[in-house]
Formats: sequence, C-alpha cells, structure tokens
Amino acid sequence: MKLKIAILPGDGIGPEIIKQALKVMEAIGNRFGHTFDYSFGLVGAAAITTKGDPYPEETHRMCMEADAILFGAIGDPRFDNDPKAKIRPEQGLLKMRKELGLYANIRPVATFPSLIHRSPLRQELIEGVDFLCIRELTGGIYFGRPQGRSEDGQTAFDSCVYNREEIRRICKLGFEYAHKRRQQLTVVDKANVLATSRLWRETVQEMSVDWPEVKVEYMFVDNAAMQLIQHPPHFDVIVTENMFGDILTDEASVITGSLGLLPSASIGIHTSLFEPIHGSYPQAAGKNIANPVATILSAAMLFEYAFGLQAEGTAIREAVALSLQKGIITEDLTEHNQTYTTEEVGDYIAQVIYA
Ligand SMILES: NC(=O)c1ccc[n+]([C@@H]2O[C@H](COP(=O)([O-])OP(=O)(O)OC[C@H]3O[C@@H](n4cnc5c(N)ncnc54)[C@H](O)[C@@H]3O)[C@@H](O)[C@H]2O)c1
Ligand SMILES: CC(C)[C@H](C(=O)O)[C@@H](O)C(=O)O
Ligand SMILES: [Mg+2]
Repeated sequence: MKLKIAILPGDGIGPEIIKQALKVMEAIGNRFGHTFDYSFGLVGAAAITTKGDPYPEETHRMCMEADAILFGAIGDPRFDNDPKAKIRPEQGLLKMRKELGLYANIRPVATFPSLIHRSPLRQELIEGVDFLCIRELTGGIYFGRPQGRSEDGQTAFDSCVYNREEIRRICKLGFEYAHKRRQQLTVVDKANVLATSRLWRETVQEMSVDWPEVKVEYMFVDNAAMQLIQHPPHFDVIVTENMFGDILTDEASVITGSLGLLPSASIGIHTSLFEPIHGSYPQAAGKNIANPVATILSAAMLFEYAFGLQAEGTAIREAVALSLQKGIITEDLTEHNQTYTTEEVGDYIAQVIYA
C-alpha cells in the first residue's frame, strides 16, 4: 500500500520525536510492504519565523492532499513569555484543527505493566487502567467569540460556546466507543455552573435512549479530576469538552508514568491527524533526551485509524512494550543512570520491528 502522509514536525522537541516515528514507520513499511509518500510542512513558531504565519496556506493544502497527518508539537518560550504577541504558534494548531474539521481528539490512557512502578500513584490503584478520553477539539472556550479585551484594556473575556450539533457529533463517538468497550460512558462537565454543560447533559440524555446498553454517568470536572487519581480503573470512555479534555489528559498521563507516553488521534471531517498529547518541551529541545514513545504510538494510531492497518499498529505497540520492558527508556522514566537517548529509543523500537 502507498501511504500519502503529511509530516509536520513543528517546534522544540517536535523534529526529534518525529524523526523517531519516521524510523519506526520505515521499519513497518519494510516489514509489511508499504511505501510512503511524505510531504513536510511548516507549522507553529517555525512557520512564523519563515512565513510570518503559524499555519501557512501551503501547509493546509499539503494536509488536505494527504491521507493522514503526523504532527510533532508547537510552541516556543519566545511567545509564551510575551503575552502581547499578536501572532502565536498555538493559533496555527487551533486554525489547523478548525480548518481540517478535526473535531474529535481520542486520547487512550493505559498503564504499561513494566512501568507500573514509575507512577507516583500506588501500584494497586493503577493496575489495569485502560480508558479513552474523547476530547471535543473544535469548539468551546478555545474558539468561542467574543474573545478579547475591552477598549481600555482593563478587562479580558473568552466565551464558551457549543451548539447541539457539535455536542451530538462528539457524544455519538463516545457512545460508539463505549458500546465496543465496557459499555460505560462518563460525561465530564460543569453543569452545576455552565450553560454549555447543561446543553451537553440535555443532549446526552436524549441520545442515551438510543444506546440502552451503555451506562451513562455524569461527573463534574472537579470531581473527575479527583476520581482519575483516586480510582482510575473505574473509567472506560470519557467524553468531554475541549478545555476539560486538555487538562484531564495531562493529569491522566501521570497514571502511566510520563506525559511523554500518551498518543492521540484527531478524527476529522476532511482528514485525520495524529500527535502526542504533550507539547514542544522547549527545555529539552536539541538535547536528545525527550521521550519519543508518545509520537511513535501516535504513528501506531495513524496506521490503525487512518488506514485500518491493525497488524501494523500492533507491531509498533509490541515493540514499544518490549523497549519499556527491557529498560530502553528516556530519562523521564528512569531514576538511575541507565538512561537512553531519544535516538537510541527510536532505533531500538525500529530494530525490533525489522527483526
Ligand atoms: N499539541 C501541542 O503542540 C502542544 C501541547 C501542549 C503544549 N504545547 C506548547 O508547548 C510549549 C511548552 O508547554 P508546557 O511546558 O506547558 O508543556 P509540555 O507538554 O511541552 O511539557 C510539560 C512537561 O512535560 C514533560 N514532557 C513533555 N513532553 C515530554 C516528552 N516527550 N518526554 C519527556 N518529558 C516530556 C516535561 O517534564 C515537561 O517539562 C508551550 O509553548 C505550549 O503552548 C503544545
Ligand atoms: C498548545 C495548546 C493550544 C494545545 C491545546 O490546548 O489543545 C495543547 O495543550 C494540546 O493538548 O494539544
Ligand atoms: Mg494539552
């Protein structure tokens, strides 16, 4: 099979981790007889520097023409530390999500048996954790208007906006995934305060009639933040709005042992995009220390979700599991000096697939 994929490395550790995922994909191509037609695009601070635009038109065209997109990370302290900057790397990511219609961000969270001891949480709390967080990605407070400052600059405002159709389409995925899994859907919201959350509840209540076998529970986000740590095996499928999903999944990464482990798939109207859930980790950029596993597992999701190539995804997951089991891991997962570099972890995982 010939796979046409747009590659957007982005900023910070983005290029280093993408390089490891490409090695692994090459190994998969070799083993399973696929070839790749890659195109490389600029996004984020890298695109601002050269094009003055964090999501240039040519990158958009490239994404639209590809069968799938692999994305590293964007973000740069130059902009993080300058709240007055008008053009920002994150605008590129948001524009890309919106223009590609990437409305559902699926973030699987599962413990790796060989890393159970790496979590700051007690082993008996996190054994067998395996849930999906389905994060709405093109609505809510990230995109609601009005957003901005009052004329005198002394007041700032954001708007959280959802319509019924946006809620339906993301919750439909929630029901479908729960149906295929353990039949348990947790809707995380703040319906005791927010009007948008009450529309979410109302919509889910209507939809649940069509999914009688799926047990639906509603949980306020503050409680969910606590339950995720207190009793994470409870969760099967979580569906939630944009910002809550962003925050809860960084929190959930602690269960697995590192933010550098969690991948995601952004499912869209026009295409699909695969990216680690973490950011550009600027402190590590160029040091060859970042964990490439989240990006490599995002490539596994790309094979499975974009192309239906399950065996290829499984081969990557097995190679990753072996690297973790053998202790071929980056410094975020080690306390002793048995630390491997980003490159070495990528090489090991690719080599397991070739073998
Ligand atoms: N999707 C994205 O591109 C994305 C996501 C989050 C943050 N960002 C951007 O990234 C920049 C940095 O943000 P931040 O520091 O809040 O978040 P971050 O996710 O980049 O890093 C937070 C911390 O997580 C750990 N970490 C993250 N990725 C890791 C990896 N691959 N290996 C090992 N450890 C890892 C590190 O301890 C790091 O200090 C900001 O500009 C932010 O806007 C981008
Ligand atoms: C960089 C930022 C805009 C982004 C988000 O909040 O969606 C990031 O945190 C993520 O999780 O992809
Ligand atoms: Mg985030």
